[in-house]
Amino acid sequence: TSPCDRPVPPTAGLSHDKWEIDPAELHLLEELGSGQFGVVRRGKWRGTIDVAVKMMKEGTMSEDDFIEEAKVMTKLQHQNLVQLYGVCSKDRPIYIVTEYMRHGSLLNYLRRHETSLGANVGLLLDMCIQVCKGMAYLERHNYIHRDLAARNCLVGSENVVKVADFGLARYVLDDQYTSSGGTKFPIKWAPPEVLNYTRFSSKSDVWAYGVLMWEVFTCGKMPYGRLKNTEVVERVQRGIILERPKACFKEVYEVMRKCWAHCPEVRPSFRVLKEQLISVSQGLV
Ligand SMILES: CN1CCN(C(=O)c2ccc(Nc3nc(-c4cccc(NC(=O)c5ccc(C(C)(C)C)cc5)c4)cn4ccnc34)cc2)CC1
Repeated sequence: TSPCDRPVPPTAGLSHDKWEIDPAELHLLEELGSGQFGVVRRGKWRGTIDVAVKMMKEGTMSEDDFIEEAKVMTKLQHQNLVQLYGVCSKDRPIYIVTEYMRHGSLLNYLRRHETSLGANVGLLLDMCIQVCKGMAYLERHNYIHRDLAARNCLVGSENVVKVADFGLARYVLDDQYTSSGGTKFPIKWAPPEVLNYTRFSSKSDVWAYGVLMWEVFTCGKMPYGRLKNTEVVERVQRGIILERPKACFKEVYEVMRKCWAHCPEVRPSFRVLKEQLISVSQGLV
């Protein structure tokens, strides 16, 4: 069969170094938005494959360290992880090329579809389970996300939800984002050991996952409302946790609460969380 007929595995044959993409083979299309790093655009790779291209604003990330890590990231492959296809690192700005997710961030999707989603707790639970499967895969590979939240998950066709930007937080140079005292640090998704010692682990990802579940079952509300970061830190230190969302029935809230155990060892693993959520969803039928 001609090469065009073969299904193209996501990262095979991208170029000499598997993770290096030739920019000449990328055709950039409309802007999807801009994030911490600069502009993100939709694109076509080799004329056919839909991709998202993050164009990294100079000075926003430690590029050489990231390019080294990209070799590892391209090997992380799971149906609930946004696949990193590779990078264009020969010129500046560098491009990060991933699979394209047509419905954008989970947070915006929840807010845009609040009415229909609010009535469909089965679908909300299914979205949480999909994120949990992606995170259980990262946990199995001893890979810590460091900024799991609904804003960093993406939605594709047929309500597919995938975890994005795993591990990327390590390469952000803006210390307003990286230090827990900074204005851009994701305080509301951080457990006590991260607030006090910046001690990240898969169990700190589990705490963030509990907050993501709360975001899903409130269809995208801001955790702790308009409380200032200092007030949130004070509450978390005192063991005050987020209230049960109206759309969330008791068994699901019990799972969320376990993610917010003060002591990381007491929190369940993503592997255990996945089993618990799947059995709750089977109880729904
Ligand atoms: C009908 N609706 C119309 C409006 N809409 C869109 O415009 C829309 C459609 C698709 C979109 N898809 C993607 N959008 C993005 C995207 C867009 C803007 C910003 C970002 N995020 C970032 O740039 C970013 C995220 C996290 C981080 C740290 C390191 C802090 C964790 C740093 C930077 C991503 C990335 N993608 C990767 C795969 N698919 C996408 C994004 C938006 C959604 C559909």
